[in-house]
Amino acid sequence: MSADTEPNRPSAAAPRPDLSGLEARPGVPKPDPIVKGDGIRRTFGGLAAVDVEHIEIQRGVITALIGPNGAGKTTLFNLLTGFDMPDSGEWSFNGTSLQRVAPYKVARLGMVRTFQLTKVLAKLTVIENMRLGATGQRGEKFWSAALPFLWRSQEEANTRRADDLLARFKLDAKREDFAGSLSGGQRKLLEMARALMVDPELIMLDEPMAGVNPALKQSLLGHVKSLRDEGRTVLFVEHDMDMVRDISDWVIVMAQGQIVAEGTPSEVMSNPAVIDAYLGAHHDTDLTELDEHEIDSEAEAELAHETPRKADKHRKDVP
Ligand SMILES: Nc1ncnc2c1ncn2[C@@H]1O[C@H](COP(=O)(O)OP(=O)(O)OP(=O)(O)O)[C@@H](O)[C@H]1O
Repeated sequence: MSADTEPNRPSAAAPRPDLSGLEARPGVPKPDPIVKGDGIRRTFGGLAAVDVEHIEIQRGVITALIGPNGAGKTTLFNLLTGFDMPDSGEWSFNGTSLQRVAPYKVARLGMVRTFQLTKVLAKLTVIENMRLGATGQRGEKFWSAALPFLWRSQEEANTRRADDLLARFKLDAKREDFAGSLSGGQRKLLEMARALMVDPELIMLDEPMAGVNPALKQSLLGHVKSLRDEGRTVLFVEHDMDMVRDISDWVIVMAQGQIVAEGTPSEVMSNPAVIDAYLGAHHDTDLTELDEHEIDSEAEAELAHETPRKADKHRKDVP
């Protein structure tokens, strides 16, 4: 990360910003936003995949971005990190506008993302994947490429950093293994470790729990919390509501491209707009306690010969 962005990261000892007093409404301003966006719109044919009026991501906390399938979460990630271009809209990271900024430059500024389907390179070893995390995202500077003593010392520093991160993520024993031989959960860990090669201020995780076996889930949760504890900002997309409840300080809910709710996990989970967004859309994930509650009460209403409303809709969607 460049020296000019370093002072923006709260120190690990700094108290975590308390968001519990914030008004729980879409687009609500945050006390110290690291990302701010306005009028971000991306259409595919006639479909508005993303249509976000205003968004702010608070620095130094864990924010979850949730919503039913097709809500636009990954498309918003792609736009913010330069992997896709919007029809319109503007956004900034630490006050720097990111319009038309290439992904590796976004990463160099301190904002890095992982992918829903991990992009580890199966035919490279774990340590080679880690080294790529440093070069691929930063881009190469002409002089350091041309002068061997510069790139050699850079390479040694990268390898030291990679080894430290592999030890932290308990992947050091796999250092020389092909990444293709890792389990789904280990690949997620490798992707997270690789993203840290550029020492980002903001790390964006797209479905970190997908395909991870239960034994690794707890350790993954611990790693995500540790990112916040060392002063980084985390934004993650996730369908696993246990994870959302467990580690998020703030939750943003999208449906049909728009932000439909925001709040603390407990505020959001009891928000009728959120229940509607989930029950009114295709649903291929585990039911949350929230949904089960709703369905139970609708079933009771049905048994009492009342009109079954959302329960019917839901049954069509959940096999
Ligand atoms: N490259 C594309 N071409 C056409 N349509 C697209 C493209 N990418 C996304 N979409 C559409 O945009 C909408 C939003 O998709 P997106 O993947 O962002 O949703 P999501 O909230 O991340 O969903 P999920 O939780 O299933 O990953 C969907 O209707 C999707 O089909």
